[in-house]
Amino acid sequence: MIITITLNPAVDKTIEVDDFMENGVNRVSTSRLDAGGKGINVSKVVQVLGEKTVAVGLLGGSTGDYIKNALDQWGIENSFTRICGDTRTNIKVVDKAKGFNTDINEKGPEVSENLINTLVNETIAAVNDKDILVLSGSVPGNIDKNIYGKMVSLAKEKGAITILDADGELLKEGIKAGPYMVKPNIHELERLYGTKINNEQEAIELAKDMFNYGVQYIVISLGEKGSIFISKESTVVAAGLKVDAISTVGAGDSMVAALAVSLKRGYTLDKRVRLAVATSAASVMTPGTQPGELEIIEELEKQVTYKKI
Ligand SMILES: Nc1ncnc2c1ncn2[C@@H]1O[C@H](COP(=O)(O)OP(=O)(O)OP(=O)(O)O)[C@@H](O)[C@H]1O
Ligand SMILES: O=P(O)(O)OC[C@@]1(O)O[C@H](CO)[C@@H](O)[C@@H]1O
Repeated sequence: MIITITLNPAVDKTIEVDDFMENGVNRVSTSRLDAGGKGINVSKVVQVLGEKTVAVGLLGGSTGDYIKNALDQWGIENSFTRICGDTRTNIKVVDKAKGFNTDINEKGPEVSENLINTLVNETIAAVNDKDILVLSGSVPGNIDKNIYGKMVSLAKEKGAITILDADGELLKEGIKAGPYMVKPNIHELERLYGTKINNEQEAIELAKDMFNYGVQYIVISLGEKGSIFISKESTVVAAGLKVDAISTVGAGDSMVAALAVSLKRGYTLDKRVRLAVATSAASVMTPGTQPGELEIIEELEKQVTYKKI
């Protein structure tokens, strides 16, 4: 089972404007709502790829109900703890003329430490050595930044594989617990090491520091430019696929989903790279955080090119 944790989910409101004007009135051409948050997006894509998933986390208010209903309608198994505050709404502005995607993310409600501890304990109690636990996204502002680190350590004790996709302190603290796989984008990697990264080689050298903490596999995503897959045995640099981009939001989550599915199925490096690149590219061809279509993913897999360095 691929278990995703989303401690700070979001209803994503994607608004499309023809040519965004700062300091002026902008008219929205289309708008849509998606049940989102990184872990939830991962579950959505895992389901499209045909693997079993359960989405776990915190939900509250009518926005929380919206997400719960969406998951139920899609037939995604879910187990969310109800909280008092309202699950946040995040705005995603798609500027068609400039091809820009701008995220405006709310902080989200705070939650009690007791509630988080119960959720962590219940989740870990249900995990076994066949499971993959995906920890991704931000967490309520009052929660200890070592929450992912703690969950990684506990899940590892139960023999589960862990994948971490986070930013800032959450990523820094999480890495210290040695998750099996980490998927930073290039900006997250720069923030992690507090330095500007000028080229692929610099990114690879920096990322390899994570091996010192027990991380086995690092995937650095570079947006439309592609991605780098690093293990102790090999480094693969994959080119981004040329596709018609509609919304890039959730591309990283789609990549994480494909990586989780590949691990679950024991795919070869070649298949792993192809599936990750194709699944993430297919997701940018859809609006909002709607997953890509399986037939398109299969078609795109054939177009993936990469070099081993
Ligand atoms: N415009 C694009 N065209 C083709 N592929 C893309 C494009 N943008 C992203 N991708 C694919 O998606 C992968 C992940 O993208 P990105 O690096 O933007 O992740 P991210 O920043 O974690 O995204 P998010 O946080 O929105 O989920 C890239 O490595 C690439 O394979
Ligand atoms: O604020 P966070 O938790 O870092 O990111 C949340 C978010 O931007 O991530 C997803 C896309 O990856 C969206 O569904 C959601 O709005």
